[in-house]
Amino acid sequence: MTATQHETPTAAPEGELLLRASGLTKSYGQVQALRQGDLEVRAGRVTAIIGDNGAGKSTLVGCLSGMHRSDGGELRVGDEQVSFTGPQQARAVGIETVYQDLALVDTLRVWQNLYLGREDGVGRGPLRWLRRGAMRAEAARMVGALAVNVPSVDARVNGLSGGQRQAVALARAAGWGSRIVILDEPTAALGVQETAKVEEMILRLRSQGLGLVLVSHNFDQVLRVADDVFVMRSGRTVAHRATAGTTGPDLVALVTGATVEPRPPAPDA
Ligand SMILES: Nc1ncnc2c1ncn2[C@@H]1O[C@H](COP(=O)(O)OP(=O)(O)OP(=O)(O)O)[C@@H](O)[C@H]1O
Repeated sequence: MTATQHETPTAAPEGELLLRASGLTKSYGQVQALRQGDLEVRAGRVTAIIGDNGAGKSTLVGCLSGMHRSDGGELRVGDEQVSFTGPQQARAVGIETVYQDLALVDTLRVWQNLYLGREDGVGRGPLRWLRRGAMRAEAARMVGALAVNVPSVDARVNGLSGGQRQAVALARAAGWGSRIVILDEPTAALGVQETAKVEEMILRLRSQGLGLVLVSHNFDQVLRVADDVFVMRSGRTVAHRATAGTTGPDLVALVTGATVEPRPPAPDA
């Protein structure tokens, strides 16, 4: 694949297991941040990870994205057991992560941001300009395919709203043949309308067969967007539920470790 081509992977059948983490552990010095990190990611589904502050969510996704090297446990991507020592290794097996800082370069244009880190082979002289044209056109196609609401691929990122910036980061992560996209609190800083647009984009990627991982403190969002939810407490994955049939109070109870009180009978029952 050249730098200008955006590979469209063959979508895995919906529900196919793309990734399984079992019993991952990770310490930072004396702090054992992850004691039992379990997760499954499936094609065409959104998998949420919830938990209180410090529960170990970021550490778990850091192990999946190659940011952290786990100390123990097993990580399988497809049929392969993997062990990442850096983000490039995770990328090589199709795992991309959108961090809260988005890692965009404000002074560059949208299309240039979509190619960040992938401009090798751009060449010199006339060839360079030809390649730039092809890259820009491919970026426009990527943005169009995902209905990213940016004014133009030539817009500079510093002129975009928070939601548009998030959309560009998401489009970049979803391109390039990725199969799993991890989103760490993608709408934490966004207003209602921009949140809705980002959620639409997440659902569009889901319908294209990607496996999405959503770390979120927003339980309404989790119930709106996710198909499965994994709950973390004190470094452990303590529950896995389908969101269908699960309520907000159920999630609160799972996160806090409280039990859900049975609903009181209606007054005239
Ligand atoms: N670099 C680090 N050095 C030392 N301790 C850390 C480090 N990063 C995280 N921790 C600790 O590890 C534990 C898990 O943190 P982690 O960030 O994974 O939780 P989280 O669920 O993502 O929290 P939040 O929702 O607040 O982001 C916490 O006790 C945290 O203080």
